[in-house]
Amino acid sequence: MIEANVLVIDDDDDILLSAKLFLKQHFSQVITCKSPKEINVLLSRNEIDIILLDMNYQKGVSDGREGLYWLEHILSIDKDYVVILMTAYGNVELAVQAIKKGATDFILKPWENEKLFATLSAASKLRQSNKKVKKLEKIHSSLQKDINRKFEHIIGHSEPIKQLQNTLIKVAPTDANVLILGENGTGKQVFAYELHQLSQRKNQIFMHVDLGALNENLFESELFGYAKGAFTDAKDDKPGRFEMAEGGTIFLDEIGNLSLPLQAKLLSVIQNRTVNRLGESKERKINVRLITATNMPLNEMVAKGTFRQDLLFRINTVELFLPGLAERGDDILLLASHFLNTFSSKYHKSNLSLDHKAEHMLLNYQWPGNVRELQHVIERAVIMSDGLKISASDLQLSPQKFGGTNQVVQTDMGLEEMEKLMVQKAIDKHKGNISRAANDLGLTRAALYRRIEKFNL
Ligand SMILES: Nc1ncnc2c1ncn2[C@@H]1O[C@H](COP(=O)(O)OP(=O)(O)OP(=O)(O)O)[C@@H](O)[C@H]1O
Repeated sequence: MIEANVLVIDDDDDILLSAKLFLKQHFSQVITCKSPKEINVLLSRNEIDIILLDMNYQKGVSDGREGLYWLEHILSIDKDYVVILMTAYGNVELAVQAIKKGATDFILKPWENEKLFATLSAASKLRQSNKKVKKLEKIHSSLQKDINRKFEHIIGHSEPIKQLQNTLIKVAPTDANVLILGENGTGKQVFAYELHQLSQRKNQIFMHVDLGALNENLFESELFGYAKGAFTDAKDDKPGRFEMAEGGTIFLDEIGNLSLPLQAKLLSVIQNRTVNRLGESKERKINVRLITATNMPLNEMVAKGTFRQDLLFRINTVELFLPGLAERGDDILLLASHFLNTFSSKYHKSNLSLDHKAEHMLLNYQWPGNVRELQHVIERAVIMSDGLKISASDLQLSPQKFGGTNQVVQTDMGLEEMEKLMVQKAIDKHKGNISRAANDLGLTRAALYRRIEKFNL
């Protein structure tokens, strides 16, 4: 039995019946229809591989023009359909014309069953290889998208970011598995890519897989691939993401979202460094660098039994913790100015800069959405700005998300009040430790004491 769905279109009931009786012995599905006008509906509802199309439908007409018209129509829906034309009037010129227009083959009526079978089985092979090429093109274009994606380089000079960069330099050339932890929008993807760029695999693929976006059913086929026939839709062999990343780096994002059964499957791949495609017993060796990331508290999850300890031990040979943006001091302004440049040029607004009040606001905001939120805030401000300066009110920051003092910052707050708030915030943060608070604010202890006195804190 050949795995192919055949659609036969002919206005003659006898032809349809005899075609169906014969073809269904050899092909997985045979659909017949009397009028080509039904083509659109039939093709949209069924996965058709081969179309056997009559050339003439009106009584007494035998010039084949109708067949040519419908052939063009079918190929305009999808140029990869395999169409075989049939006519009772053997006409070489018509056959040549049809082939020129994209028909795969031509058959004369009345047909010999062996000839019909041979033509259709050759056509089904062509269809299979067309489908394979299409699938490979899809894989290629999805990989190409990954390859061409623009990644930011890490921006930041704050102490925690400097330390992280030093760690990256040490860890990158090794093949150690790295787990990146941090809240949403802290730049886990940016760090993962930098790690790849600093490694010896930098000229190979960096494969990003968002595990949070894969449901239970897709997980295995997407990551490990499948063999033909593994499930109903598995018409061809397909390599998974691990195999596609061969020689390079695979970045499994949102690993904290994996269910326990999927954690077990992933663990076995990481332990054995082999994958089994679904529906296949053959073990395939893989050579990939593993980087994982999550914003979830994996240690707590281990304690609660929702994340496997053995998997955690496998993935966290080195652990990087990315601090929230609010912990990065002046990096906020560095990043803001970077985004300002990016969006100014994107929206054709030159020389935009932040005024002092706006800078103070950015430095005092809590940034629950971290760098991603800053990026959005600056983009919006660039779009809304009228002049050359971005003001505090252009930023549209939520007043509830300022400082740790429960004080609400108004967008029309004066510099003095803002300074008072920053001082209070630093003191609260360091639980009254003046040296540390002064250090954070970039002041000497004496200067900080003067302000405490001035603001009556
Ligand atoms: N240090 C940085 N330098 C430059 N750009 C950064 C930095 N950190 C983050 N970004 C930018 O901020 C945005 C969010 O970063 P990214 O997607 O890496 O965060 P994430 O931690 O992976 O987020 P999520 O957990 O939501 O997936 C991206 O556009 C990224 O380019």
